[in-house]
Amino acid sequence: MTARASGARAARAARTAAPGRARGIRRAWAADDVDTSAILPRGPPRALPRAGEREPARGGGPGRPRHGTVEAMTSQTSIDVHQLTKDYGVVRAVDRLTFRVLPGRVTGFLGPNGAGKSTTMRMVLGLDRPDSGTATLGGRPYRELDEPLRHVGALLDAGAAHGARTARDHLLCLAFSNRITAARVDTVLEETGLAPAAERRVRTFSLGMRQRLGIAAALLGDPPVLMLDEPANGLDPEGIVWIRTLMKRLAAQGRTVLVSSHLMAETALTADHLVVLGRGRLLADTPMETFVREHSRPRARVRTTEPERLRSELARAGLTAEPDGPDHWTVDRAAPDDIGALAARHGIPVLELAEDKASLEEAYLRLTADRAEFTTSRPAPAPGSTRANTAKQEV
Ligand SMILES: Nc1ncnc2c1ncn2[C@@H]1O[C@H](COP(=O)(O)OP(=O)(O)OP(=O)(O)O)[C@@H](O)[C@H]1O
Repeated sequence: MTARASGARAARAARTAAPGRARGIRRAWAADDVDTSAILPRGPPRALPRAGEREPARGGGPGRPRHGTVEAMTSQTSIDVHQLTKDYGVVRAVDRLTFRVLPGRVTGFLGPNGAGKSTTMRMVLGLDRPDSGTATLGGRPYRELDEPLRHVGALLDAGAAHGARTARDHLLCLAFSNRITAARVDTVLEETGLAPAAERRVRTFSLGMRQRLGIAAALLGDPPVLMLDEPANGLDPEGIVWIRTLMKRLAAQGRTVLVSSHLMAETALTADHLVVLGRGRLLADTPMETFVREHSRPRARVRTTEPERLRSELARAGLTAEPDGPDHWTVDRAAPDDIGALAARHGIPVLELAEDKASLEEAYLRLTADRAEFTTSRPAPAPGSTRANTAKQEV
């Protein structure tokens, strides 16, 4: 049987999804050389709870409490990595890594190329075996999860879909293997904007369309945990706004959202919390605001009618003012309060005075400057510079 025929057959069966057809679906998957032993459940598909609704635990699984406490929700849906270590030959990809990703917020997963982000995600998802340490979802290793798509939705490799299948068939196969209804497939196709392309073969998809399909697959089980590796990759501007809004909404619904990215400006707009790696080790696990504050210097921007006098008074106080546009000056290592008080003492008129907020990019580059394995010879950007490059290969 061709992959195309088997995919169509599995999808057709999934559409009608009667319990007695499970064996046929397994055979169709088996013909595609898909190892179904770990993922195919027993029994018929079930309707998913509506967003925000919680279902009771089943079959010893973590479940999602209808009236759970915050603590219960946290332990049931957190991602816990403890002393996780992975070597590839002589390369230590992940080095005694410990952190916890909590529900209700978007956690940005940052680090230079080769820092170990994907390896960590793969170990959480049971795709790689740690040499030591543990990675659990809601306290359980991924391999113990019954119907995993209902527990965790992951986007790791948008190119993983079978090229000969249509988008709908690809999702139907995934859905049926986790007892998810065909109606849910249509919902995620709509949600990701792929409904008009649902019957097209995946191999005809653009990069952005494949990315949307990967996100649709991650959303399929309406899971309480989402792990997305570079979700904005290939998306158009509308898509980038959409994925940003989606991640925030999923977190606001109480889900655990871990998103790796090299796009600092995008991460700054999306994430509430950051986990930062460097050479396999944890560099930071901290709220976004704290991270930026701790890894940047205070700066103030001032406009005055007497720039030379202000500059000499600042110099006398040990502060350096750099010109920053007509009549504007940026003062490093100073807060607006310091400059306002100094100007008032010397009777210097101040027309504008504000904190010059550091960017996530600046704070990140400062932290990881000597922890990046692969760097260009270009020096790190000066504070406040917009020349900092967020391209993946240059961070
Ligand atoms: N299958 C593999 N075999 C050998 N080495 C690997 C393998 N997978 C990852 N590595 C190595 O492990 C280290 C961590 O890689 P990983 O892909 O986890 O980093 P990353 O933070 O996701 O990087 P990027 O931002 O570039 O995607 C790198 O040195 C990489 O070369």
